[in-house]
Parts: sequence; C-alpha cells; structure tokens
Amino acid sequence: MRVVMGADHAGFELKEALKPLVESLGHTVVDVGTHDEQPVDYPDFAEAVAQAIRGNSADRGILVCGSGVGACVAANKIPGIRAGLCHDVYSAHQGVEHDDMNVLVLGGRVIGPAVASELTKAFLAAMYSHVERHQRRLDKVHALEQRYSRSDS
Ligand SMILES: O=C(CO)[C@H](O)[C@H](O)[C@H](O)COP(=O)(O)O
Repeated sequence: MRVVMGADHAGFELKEALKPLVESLGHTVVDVGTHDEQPVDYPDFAEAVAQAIRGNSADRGILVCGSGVGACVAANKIPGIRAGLCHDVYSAHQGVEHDDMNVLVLGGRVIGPAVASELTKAFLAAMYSHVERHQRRLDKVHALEQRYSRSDS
C-alpha cells in the first residue's frame, strides 16, 4: 500500500521512528511532513494526509500529533476521511475491519515507538470486512457526512 504519513512538531519524532517500519512491511511511504521539531499547526498536516488519500496518491494514512486528539478531530472534518485515534491494538485493527478506518492517529506524547509499532502493524495488516451490518452503518456515516456538508447546515 501507499501510506501517507504526517505529523506536527509533537508527533515528528514518532513519525520518523515509524517510517522504516512501514517500509519494512513492504509499503511505500509518502511523507507530507513536518520535517523537524519547529512548532507547526496540526490541521495543516491533517489536511495534507487527507488530500493524499482523497487525491488517490495514498491508500491509507498515519497521522501523529501530541495527544492525537487535535489531528483526529481535524482529519475527520474532511469528507472521505475516517480517522481513529488508537492506542490499543484491538482498536487499530477493528477500526479497519468494522469501520473502514483509513487514517490511524497516534499521540506522540502519549505512547512510545514500541507500542506505536504494534499499532501500525495491526492497522496496516487489517482489511475492511464488507460485512452487511458494518456496511449498513458505514452507509449511515456517509449519509451524515453528506447531510452536514451542505453549506447552510
Ligand atoms: O496534541 C495536540 C492536541 O490534540 C496537538 O495536536 C498539538 O500536538 C499540541 O497542542 C502541541 O502543543 P504545543 O504546546 O504547541 O507543543
């Protein structure tokens, strides 16, 4: 898969630590920054990750900020993005299997590289299940996105 990776300054170190792992698993990394620890704003990197997925230059994304909360909130504002903040392995794969999560969000100030590596492996190995009940719920999520993306609502 092509995996787009983005982080703010608080997630930079963890993003860098995860890149070789992602490549070693046979994936191609698209790094949209940030590229150092100078303070930046997480919405810019959430948008860059989302654009890569929406523009079909990446299949999935990994996004890192300090807690993971801000980047997750920002990414989920963008249509087509299903981002999940996961700090346990069950959620990292179940989020893909049930919810077709396409962006894994991590908190670089919350977890270390060993846990983040396990989460990344679980996320990238998981596939959406296409089970009817999950698809029905996803269709409702999509309908919510459509309903509330109208300019006046
Ligand atoms: O962790 C976050 C909250 O969700 C943000 O994404 C930022 O990483 C954090 O707010 C950065 O904090 P700083 O004090 O500006 O370094």
